[in-house]
Amino acid sequence: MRRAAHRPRTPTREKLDLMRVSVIGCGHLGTTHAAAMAELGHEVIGIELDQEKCLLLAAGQAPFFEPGLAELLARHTASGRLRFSDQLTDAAGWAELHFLAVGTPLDPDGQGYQTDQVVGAVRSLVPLLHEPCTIVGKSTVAVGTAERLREIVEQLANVPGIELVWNPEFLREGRAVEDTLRPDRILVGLGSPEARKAVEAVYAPILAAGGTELIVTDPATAEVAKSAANAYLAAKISFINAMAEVCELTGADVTEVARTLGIDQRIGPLGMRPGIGYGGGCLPKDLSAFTHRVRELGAGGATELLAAVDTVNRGRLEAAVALAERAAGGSLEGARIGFLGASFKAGTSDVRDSPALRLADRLHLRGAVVVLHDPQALAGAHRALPVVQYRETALEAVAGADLVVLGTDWPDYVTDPQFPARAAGAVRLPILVDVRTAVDPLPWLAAGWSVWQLGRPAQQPTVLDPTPPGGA
Ligand SMILES: NC(=O)C1=CN([C@@H]2O[C@H](COP(=O)(O)OP(=O)(O)OC[C@H]3O[C@@H](n4cnc5c(N)ncnc54)[C@H](O)[C@@H]3O)[C@@H](O)[C@H]2O)C=CC1
Ligand SMILES: O=C(O)[C@H]1O[C@H](OP(=O)(O)OP(=O)(O)OC[C@H]2O[C@@H](n3ccc(=O)[nH]c3=O)[C@H](O)[C@@H]2O)[C@H](O)[C@@H](O)[C@@H]1O
Repeated sequence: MRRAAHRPRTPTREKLDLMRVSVIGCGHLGTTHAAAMAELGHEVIGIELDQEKCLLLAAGQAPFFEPGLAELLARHTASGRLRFSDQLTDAAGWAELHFLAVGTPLDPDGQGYQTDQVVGAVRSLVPLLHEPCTIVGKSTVAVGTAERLREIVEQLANVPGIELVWNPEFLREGRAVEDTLRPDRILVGLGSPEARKAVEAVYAPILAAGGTELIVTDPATAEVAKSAANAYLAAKISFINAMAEVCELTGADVTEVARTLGIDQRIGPLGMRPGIGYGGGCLPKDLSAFTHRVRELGAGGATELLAAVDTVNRGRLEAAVALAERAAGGSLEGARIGFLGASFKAGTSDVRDSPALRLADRLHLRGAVVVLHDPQALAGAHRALPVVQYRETALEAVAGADLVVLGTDWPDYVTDPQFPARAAGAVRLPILVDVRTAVDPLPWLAAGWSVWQLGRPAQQPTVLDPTPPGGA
């Protein structure tokens, strides 16, 4: 259970100190955080350098799909409690607390983080500050970064009392609003009672609602804990995917293996769905950067463990291509593939490091004609992978297909009870390749499909026995 059933839906705002806060960097994390801080009652300014994004935000519109976010943005920009600017000076003299939510992409060599956005934001902000305040880093960074930034703050500060703390974020895309307003835990690495007071004040409405643990520690522990959390999530996925490989070689069923493991409370069922492997803007880059950092530190065991997690993950793409080839009878050359899903997972329009898009590209390179649909990510997918075809509806994408590949586990494809029969009526051949191991095969088999899933034996359509009971 993520939280107690008695928990109120909206954190209470009564008798709590409300604050003036800024959020510097309004991407997926920063936009959600800014809107959520306004929802808690704070006065908020979001600072975003990208002018196009900033204009959209200032008009109360979300630049990406995230459930519940558009409503919060519209409500709080209209009320005036939330505004956006591309000028850091608008935040510097006004806010009592500054969240840093800028990006930490991988270095071009693909290993450690680029720190220019976090370093740049601190270098720009601190000289503009003339009152004591707290800078709260939320971006995911390598251990040691907060200490380095604290030294920069010390060098550049014009006034005493500018605190820097690290407060890593654990939200999941697709549930970002809920995870920000009602998180399991708030982790903060800090070094002074003043900083602790500021963090407790800004999160007071969440803490007062109950069900969220505040973990106060030192900055290095906070940084390692965040990296470790994402590494563990990645490891859990790679573990079950490694078992899927074993299942494929033995005729066993990985979904039953996962169910059996998940019932054990020491393991738990969440975050262990087998499939094509983890993608997105965070797990792949954070695992890569953490592996680089632990190697640099000389932690041999950790380096080997994390490298193995990555190796298993990379292998899933090939496993998915091989499954599609087997389902197509050996070759994909010239096959028309209706491809369902482009985002890195359901519930988001984010296509960063999307396993679905990588697979679509790979199938295209094998000579297939790939026709893709996604409920929210069509525009981003088209920009990222212009070589395949796109359709506005799932039925248009699968029309005339020799093979349908389920690339992302959107409910539109997985839980709509009418979809298997409708799609069967549109395709040339009813062959489903589910690389997310997401669908319940039964309704698909009943609608005439053969179902191919990673880590499970292929299943052929249900054929009704024409022989009457007791007959010849
Ligand atoms: N996306 C997610 O779900 C989560 C992200 N994180 C971490 O949060 C950080 C941000 O992630 P995303 O929001 O996904 O990245 P993003 O790349 O979508 O957003 C970063 C934004 O910061 C802006 N920016 C850069 N420097 C700036 C400056 N000096 N002033 C104002 N704006 C500036 C960029 O234009 C960009 O819009 C990363 O470290 C990431 O690992 C952590 C947990 C969840
Ligand atoms: O640091 C971050 O940015 C965030 O990264 C992940 O969040 P997110 O990237 O939104 O996505 P997840 O739900 O963890 O999924 C990541 C990938 O793993 C895949 N996945 C997830 C779960 C699962 O059981 N199996 C599986 O293959 C998803 O399809 C997706 O491609 C973490 O779950 C968050 O706690 C963290 O804050």
